Amino acid sequence: MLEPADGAASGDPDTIEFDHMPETDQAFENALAKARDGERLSVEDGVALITTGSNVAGIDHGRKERVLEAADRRRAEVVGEEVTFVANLNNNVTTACNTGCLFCNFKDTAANFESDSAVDHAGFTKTLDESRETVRDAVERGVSEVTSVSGLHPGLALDDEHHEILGSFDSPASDVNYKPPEQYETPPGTYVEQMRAMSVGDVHLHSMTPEEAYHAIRGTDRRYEEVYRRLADAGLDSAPGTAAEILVDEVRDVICPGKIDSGEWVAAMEGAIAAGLPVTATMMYGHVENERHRVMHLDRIRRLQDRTGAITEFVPLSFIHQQTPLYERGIVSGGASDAEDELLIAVSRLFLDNVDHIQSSWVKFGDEKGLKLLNCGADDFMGTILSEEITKRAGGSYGEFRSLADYVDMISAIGRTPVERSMDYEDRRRIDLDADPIGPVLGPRADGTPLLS
Ligand SMILES: C[S@@+](CC[C@H](N)C(=O)[O-])C[C@H]1O[C@@H](n2cnc3c(N)ncnc32)[C@H](O)[C@@H]1O
Ligand SMILES: Nc1c(NC[C@H](O)[C@H](O)[C@H](O)CO)[nH]c(=O)[nH]c1=O
Ligand SMILES: N[C@@H](Cc1ccc(O)cc1)C(=O)O
Ligand code: SF4
Repeated sequence: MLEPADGAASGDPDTIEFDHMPETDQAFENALAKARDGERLSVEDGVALITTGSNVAGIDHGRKERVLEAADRRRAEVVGEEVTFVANLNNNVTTACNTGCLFCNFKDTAANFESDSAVDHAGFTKTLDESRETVRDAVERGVSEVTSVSGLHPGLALDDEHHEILGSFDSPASDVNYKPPEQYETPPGTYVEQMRAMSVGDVHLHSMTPEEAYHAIRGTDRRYEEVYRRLADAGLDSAPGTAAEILVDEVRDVICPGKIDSGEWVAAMEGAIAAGLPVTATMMYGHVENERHRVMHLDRIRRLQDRTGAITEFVPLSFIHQQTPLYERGIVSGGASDAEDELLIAVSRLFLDNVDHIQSSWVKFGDEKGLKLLNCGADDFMGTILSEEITKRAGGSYGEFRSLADYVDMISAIGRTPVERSMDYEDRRRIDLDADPIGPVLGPRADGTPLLS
């Protein structure tokens, strides 16, 4: 485990000592030539591109533009001029979590959710009925996908048998982070029940991150594949590759020491894939990590994709810092700069030669930068989501939903073709601009708040 060096806690991220550093012997021009020729990039090439050459201090803006241009050209070759998005709903079931990730303000201390707690808190747990109704309402409006990620509620287990196993430990709370659901004001149901509740009609259910899968397996010798199969039988259609953060353990040790390590993350993803589920992959960057960590992460994803081919899209999540322990404790002084965001998207496109789609996340970047990134290598503009907790609670201010009309306006404005997609990009619907309505009506209420909150 890597300890921040003296001084880190007082606010200087440069004092965290890492084994992996962003210097490379590879020359920027050589790496760029390889990228332009479509050759597979090495980690050293990736570092040379993302730093615009480690022999120059800071980012060289002329070089950066050449990297962005190469990535934009590669995007056009791989996927053409269509910009996709999904009509989806975020339905986070519970914010109760004890994992303590230092970048996260989505979570609420789980003890506050117990029936005998006197602490007032802003957290929530939705009942199975509430989840089902929220999804049903969205499906009736034309949403095709529900994305559901939650805190690791100590009262959550895979199914009744898992409850029994967890309850039989001598000290369930400290041994396996378990407390009986009856102890909580609103019991969260089991994971299997949650999947059944959210699986309304034909809706595509995108849920169970590797970290949640670990929670659903804790205290047992079950395999990830078995657990994902059981969830798939209950209605799960694909898994989100969040919880990835940075897949280098010396970084995880600093920002999320309570989380599974990078090897376990890959094992959980392989389990989901073996169970027949498509997956996404993410990276959360712009905190304590350096450029080499970012490229090492891309390398991990590229190797997983070489083995499986199951990753539908890569989703860079730029760290939202304002209301997080990392920022409040002075461990970081902010998030990624615009130039870093652009280079991250571009190098993802060039390095991940086996992943077709790179997402520009409007909720993290905002519309203006989100659109710019569609000209730096990205080709997907996320989803309508209709409700957002993770970014909002961390201090992000880019809103909670996009209507189809907003999407059409923005994508047309940059001269690209708006296409509504399914999670796996197999179903695509080019928007007919003359149709009325152009698709599901998912706008805000009259007072500007999201339809679903
Ligand atoms: C909030 S967790 C919910 C699911 C589950 N608890 C887990 O960790 O997998 C989902 C993801 O949100 C992202 N996230 C959390 N806080 C963030 C922040 N401040 N800025 C950007 N992304 C964040 C992280 O990548 C995290 O893995
Ligand atoms: N980037 C973010 C996403 N992306 C999820 C997409 O909507 C995704 O493409 C879909 O779920 C799979 O089809 N979602 C968020 O809530 N926040 C993000 O920052
Ligand atoms: N919900 C995650 C993002 C996410 C969800 C599902 C995905 O497949 C990818 C990304 C966030 O807001 O940070
Ligand atoms: S990122 Fe997930 S596991 Fe970590 S504290 Fe937040 S909700 Fe809990």
